[in-house]
Amino acid sequence: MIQLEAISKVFYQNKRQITAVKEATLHIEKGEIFGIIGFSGAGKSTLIRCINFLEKPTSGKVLIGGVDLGSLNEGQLRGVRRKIGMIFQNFNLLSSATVFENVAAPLRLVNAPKQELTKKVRELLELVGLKEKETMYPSQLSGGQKQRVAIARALASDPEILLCDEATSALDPQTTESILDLLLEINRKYNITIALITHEMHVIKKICDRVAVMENGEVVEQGKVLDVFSNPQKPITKNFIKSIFDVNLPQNLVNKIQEEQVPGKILRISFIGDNAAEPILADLATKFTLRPNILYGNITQIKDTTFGCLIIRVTGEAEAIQAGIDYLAGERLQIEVIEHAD
Ligand SMILES: Nc1ncnc2c1ncn2[C@@H]1O[C@H](COP(=O)(O)OP(=O)(O)OP(=O)(O)O)[C@@H](O)[C@H]1O
Repeated sequence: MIQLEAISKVFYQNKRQITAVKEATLHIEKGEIFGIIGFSGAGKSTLIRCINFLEKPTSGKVLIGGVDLGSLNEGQLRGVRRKIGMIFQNFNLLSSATVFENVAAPLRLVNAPKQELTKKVRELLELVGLKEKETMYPSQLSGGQKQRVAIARALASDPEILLCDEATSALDPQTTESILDLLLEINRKYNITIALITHEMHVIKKICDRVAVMENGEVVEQGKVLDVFSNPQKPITKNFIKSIFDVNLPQNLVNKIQEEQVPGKILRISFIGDNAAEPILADLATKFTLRPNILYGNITQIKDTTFGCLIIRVTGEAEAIQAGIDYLAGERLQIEVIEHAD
């Protein structure tokens, strides 16, 4: 559906060259929610703006539904853009227009017949839960309500793709949840492909199917959210995951364990889906005569799947520990031996 093929974007500022995006390749499938995460300045906004050619890549190709945007003239590009809605962190609403008129704006642009326009706008306001607010102005709305108006406006031209540029960054946690729920509902109801950028791992965890991690303009890691969460490869990805699973063991506990000098290992075990229900600790004790001790545990939902993280210390004979680790790995659990949690 969306193919970014080795796109780069270079800006020139006071003779200085800034490479905001470097050779980024991403393929986003129809109907999925794809998240791009990175710290400030990583190049996320530039990348997402390349998808609808708000920024034209310096090199590389952008294909939407197989069509190379670089090969289109302005008129053709406008046609493609009509199928791509976009929402922003600061909502970008027309302050002098009512809620109704903000949502109607894309329909007025294409001279939609009055009756059709009114019906469509009311349907969309109902969808986003703002039926009662159509005569209000943006200044009379909360941040979450403003974003709902922006979402309704983005949907007015029946887009196949919705781009979300830090859509929840200006909102409080509770409002963020409700906007993310709305995006999920829209994705499911209309099978709209959603590409979003964020610096919050929570957003990725809650609604995304796949994720790409950006650092210094490059896509350094990408994959299914569950795979990336259970087996992050790059330090930056590990850092983002730490932001929601705080697995720092207290240093005094680590020191105490090291001082004891009892043969053992500290293991990080990640569980996915049904595995979360397996009685693995009991098995380690009974089948391998090990003594497992739980140091940390967390269980959560990643979109629709249960994901758990457990840090345990096992003590016992070295051979038995290795057999226990092999057994856990055979149970399709992700095992990482950590001498100490860093
Ligand atoms: N129009 C521009 N002219 C010059 N430099 C730019 C322009 N747009 C972005 N940049 C630079 O490109 C780099 C990437 O910026 P970008 O906004 O894409 O990052 P980001 O990950 O979205 O960051 P943030 O989360 O802070 O918005 C930054 O160094 C930025 O200063």
